[in-house]
Amino acid sequence: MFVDHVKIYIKGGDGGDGMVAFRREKYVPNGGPAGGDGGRGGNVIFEVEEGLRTLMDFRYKRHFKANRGEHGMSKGMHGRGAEDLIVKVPPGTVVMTEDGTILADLVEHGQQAVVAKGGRGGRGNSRFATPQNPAPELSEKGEPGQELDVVLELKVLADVGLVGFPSVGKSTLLSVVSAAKPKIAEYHFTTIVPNLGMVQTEDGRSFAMADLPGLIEGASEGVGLGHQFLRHIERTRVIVHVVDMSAMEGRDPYDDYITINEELKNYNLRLTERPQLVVANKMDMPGAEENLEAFKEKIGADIKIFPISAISRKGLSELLFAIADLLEVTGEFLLHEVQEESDKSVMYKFESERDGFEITRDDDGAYVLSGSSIERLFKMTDFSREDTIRRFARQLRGMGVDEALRERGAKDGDTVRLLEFEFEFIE
Ligand SMILES: Nc1nc2c(ncn2[C@@H]2O[C@H](COP(=O)(O)OP(=O)(O)OP(=O)(O)O)[C@@H](O)[C@H]2O)c(=O)[nH]1
Repeated sequence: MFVDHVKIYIKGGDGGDGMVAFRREKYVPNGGPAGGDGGRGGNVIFEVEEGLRTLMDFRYKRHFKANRGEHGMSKGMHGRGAEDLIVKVPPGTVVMTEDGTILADLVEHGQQAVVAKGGRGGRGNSRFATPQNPAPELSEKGEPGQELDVVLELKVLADVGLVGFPSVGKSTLLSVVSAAKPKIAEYHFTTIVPNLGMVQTEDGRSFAMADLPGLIEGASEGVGLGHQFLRHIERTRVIVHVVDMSAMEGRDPYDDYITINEELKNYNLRLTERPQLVVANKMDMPGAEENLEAFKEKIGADIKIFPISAISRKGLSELLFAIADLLEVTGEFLLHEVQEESDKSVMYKFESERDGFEITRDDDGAYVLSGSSIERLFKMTDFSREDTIRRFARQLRGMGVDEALRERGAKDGDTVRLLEFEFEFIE
């Protein structure tokens, strides 16, 4: 099995900031608080799109950020939440963290997983009014959206398998039509390694094509390495049969064609039902035209042949269009087999970690606070206002930060750092 593999960065939208505002006139606090809440940031959601076959698009676009929520407004108006960002992925995509934890295993058309949550909106000052403080100059900034690097992995059945005698030009063809070479994994045989390429047609369709090294006569009886190769052909949806029209070294294209088809049939009768396209390669060689005519006569008029020259890149777009068309009408019979094999249950989990905090020391003796909850709190605090700063201090105390600092030996006047912020410790 082949694995297409790509690393991307995703970020949920930040929440909109809450607003500090007062009824009636500005700067007259006794009018009562009227600042609205910020809207929620958009989530980044992965969704299965059955028309997609590869992760090719992610090679060009690797950053996905959802929009932030609108800020809260005066007169108690809340900011609007941002729309979710939907990222389409092909069926069979596994979303993982960099250390391999599975966040989502996306199989069926339309299946969705929220992988980076948007932040909630910050609360406006109307939410902080109390009898003691009826006109607070206090609001929250929006919660930052979750951000993370994720690895997308797609177990690819090659959509297309190239067959043909050795040296007919299979690897040349693959190399001129394919853009990206995915990593090949979980391959059980070290002696032969199939080449896999991602192909994109001019009209934007894409598929995975495998070149399976030379099929030799007798392969179906286990001669040479053919057997291993035939197992892979079984897992492709369409077979592209490459025939060498130069007829060098006394070879006859029609005999070659018959021999290969016999081998496929002997290995597994089902392979004869697999849709097959016939490609006449090396049409740039002297004599190729005549050989093609003779070939056409023997093979019969109802089999369509695509004459190409892989080396001089002739006839390739017609061929790729025809392959893409054929794939569209060919069923997904193989995907099911593969899913059974990889019997992982289809679940996703992504818990935002609400951890504690950590205290370390910098070289200059300053105490450094870190941890996602505390950093989140910091980012939601508007440090231009007294009330919010006081609230931040209260929250830290509530989390046990003061006590922990004291235990670590912090004294009056010591420096405490949190992200880019520095403050003085007061006992
Ligand atoms: N003239 C001409 N030569 C070609 C063309 N395509 C491939 N060749 C040559 O044919 C030879 C064999 O090509 P490969 O692509 O290695 O053939 P293959 O089918 O992958 O061979 P195996 O790996 O042995 O199965 C190379 O020397 C290529 O340069 C073509 O369109 N025209």
